[in-house]
Amino acid sequence: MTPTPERDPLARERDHLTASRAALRAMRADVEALDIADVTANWVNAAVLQGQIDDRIKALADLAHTPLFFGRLDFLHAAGAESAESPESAESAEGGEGPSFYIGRRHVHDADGDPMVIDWRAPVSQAFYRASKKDPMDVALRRRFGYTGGELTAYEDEHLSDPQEAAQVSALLQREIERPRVGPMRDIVATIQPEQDEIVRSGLGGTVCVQGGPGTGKTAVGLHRVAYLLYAHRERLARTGTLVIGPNDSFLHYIEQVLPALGELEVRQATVADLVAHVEVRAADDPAAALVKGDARMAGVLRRAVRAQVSLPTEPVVVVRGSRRWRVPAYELEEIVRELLDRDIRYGAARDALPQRIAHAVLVRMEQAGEAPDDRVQDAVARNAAVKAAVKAVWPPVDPAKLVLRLLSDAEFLAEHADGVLDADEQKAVLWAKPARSVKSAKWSAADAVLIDEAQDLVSRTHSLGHVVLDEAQDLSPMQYRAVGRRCSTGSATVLGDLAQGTTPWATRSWGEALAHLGKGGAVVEELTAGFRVPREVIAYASRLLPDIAPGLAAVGSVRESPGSLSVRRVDGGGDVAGAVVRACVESLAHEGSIGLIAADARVPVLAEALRTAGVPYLDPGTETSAEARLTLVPASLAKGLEYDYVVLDEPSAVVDGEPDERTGLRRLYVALTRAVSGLVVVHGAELPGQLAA
Ligand SMILES: Nc1ncnc2c1ncn2[C@@H]1O[C@H](COP(=O)(O)OP(=O)(O)OP(=O)(O)O)[C@@H](O)[C@H]1O
Repeated sequence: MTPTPERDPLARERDHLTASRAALRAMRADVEALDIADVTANWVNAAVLQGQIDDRIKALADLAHTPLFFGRLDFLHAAGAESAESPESAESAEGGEGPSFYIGRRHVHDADGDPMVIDWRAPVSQAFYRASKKDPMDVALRRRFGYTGGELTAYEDEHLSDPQEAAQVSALLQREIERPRVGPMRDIVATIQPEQDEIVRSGLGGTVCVQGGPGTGKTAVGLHRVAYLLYAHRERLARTGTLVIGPNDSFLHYIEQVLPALGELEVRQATVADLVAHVEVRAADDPAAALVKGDARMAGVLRRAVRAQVSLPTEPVVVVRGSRRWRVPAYELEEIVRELLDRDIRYGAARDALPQRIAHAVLVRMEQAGEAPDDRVQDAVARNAAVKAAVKAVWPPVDPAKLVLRLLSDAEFLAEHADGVLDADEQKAVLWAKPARSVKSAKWSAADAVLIDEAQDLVSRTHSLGHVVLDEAQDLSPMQYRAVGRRCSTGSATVLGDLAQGTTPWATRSWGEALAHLGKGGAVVEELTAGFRVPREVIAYASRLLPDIAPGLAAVGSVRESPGSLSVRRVDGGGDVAGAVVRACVESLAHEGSIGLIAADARVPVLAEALRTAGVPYLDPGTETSAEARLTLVPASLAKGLEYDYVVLDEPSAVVDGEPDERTGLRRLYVALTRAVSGLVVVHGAELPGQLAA
């Protein structure tokens, strides 16, 4: 029997979608109709309020291709609604006692204020992600919705409390992952998996570190965790701020739409280089220098160098007030200075405190002489020229960039502070071949900027944010971890990475060490092992490298079979490799979605020329793909964190040879091999690295 429209569940769900969209439009219209003329006394308040209203209007937009809800939960009992926002108003479940909720990207309510869609981050939504046959969490029915171009076209049911029904793999999840990629990274709210949800919803108080192989959803989880924390602790985080740190600008560009799509517009994104941009970086270190400059021992050298700017007083301070002279002897000044040095406060804070301490010593003498000076006298004494001169001599201001410049230019100065910490070779490695004359003209490297940041923090405390997400963390040096740690010293962090993908000379060996440098030694390390991006055949091929690049790590699984997703093509006897690569790209372009041509950095010009000659248009990484331009030519050094529906990998051995050592080369290759969602074609003329040769 064909169901009548009102009995057809799909039609009913569509009705709810239509009604929810109408309710959202009404919510937006309400905000648009707000007249702030009567409630604000001045134009500054009015401008601030209007800004907030504009943001709210933006957040209430109904985006045609972003479904308003993607799931539904029917609870067995009314008690299941305890934590819902407005349980008594929720619809009743089909055939069940308990209420029913629609789960979506944002909260939508009707004219009476009753919820039509519940935010995915609300406590009641948790069961949508976590409930299982083993632990149904009082859920009678979990329904997932499928959309085609904004239209609700399918649904998939799980009766979690029905022992007869077998657990099943979601076809909608599979479809969602394989949906062709055009444009930037998408959110995964509709399909967050239970082990991912545990990380997403872990509390604001603790730092979480996630080790996960390629495509296990680390980036997605980190971004969704920020969205969750902003929901659960909105006021606090609005005050303290949140930050997402990624490896480079093209990566940040790739992920920048995820949080706005979830309604979060205020999260800052930056690279570590952006955070420490105290000077213009114009040079690259050789690996030996970079290794020492990134070593945590440099923090000790800098600390010594900064503190060494303090000299113990040898002269008394004499303050003249009216007809009287007050003298604080050198030995007493020395005591004050030593006491400040012993206290664990910043160099600059101690410097600010010193005039008051000296003034206090003067006041004690005044009192002893029978005077009754008040606070104003103490302030006046602290500003006295003799006191100022003494402070300048004993505790001079420190310019962090100038201090680092001197350390890197002046062998004697470096030795004075590095002896016993760095050996002679290490000191030689960090010294500039040609001493720099000024901060402006110096050829600063990225690692130097981090040293300046450390020195800056020794002088005055770096502002800490409420929460920091650090992606591709495995590539940071200890000094970079410290720089990030300063920015969440009173907040928490989400640290995401894969030890097998570390490609810097200082790449992280263990998360315990990394977290200690970050200042979050007690953080838990979670592991994600299910791979969502890479098909099984491809991840198995790439995992042949694991014993050489990260012996302790288990291979990532794959939630998708996709037979035929891997093809390895050999071009014989000096044949035209670039030509074969272009052909593979053209073949891949016959599919829908994005195509990445990944090659050793040194081979990029040759391949660019071959593509141009063949009339195949291509983009640079960081440029958004569109329906017209879907092929990106990606230097292997920029491939990390990115993904494409189809990948053509040029000449694996050249990718390996492009790195200073074999292990780093193989790690770079592992990254390149794990960027494909639907298919990988490897094209080679040279021998493949042994691990990949059949
Ligand atoms: N639960 C999920 N549902 C649907 N798609 C998912 C899910 N988890 C991850 N994905 C998708 O899998 C792909 C890989 O995710 P992501 O980039 O976050 O992985 P990663 O662990 O950061 O990878 P890499 O180590 O390569 O940087 C993305 O397209 C992401 O949207």
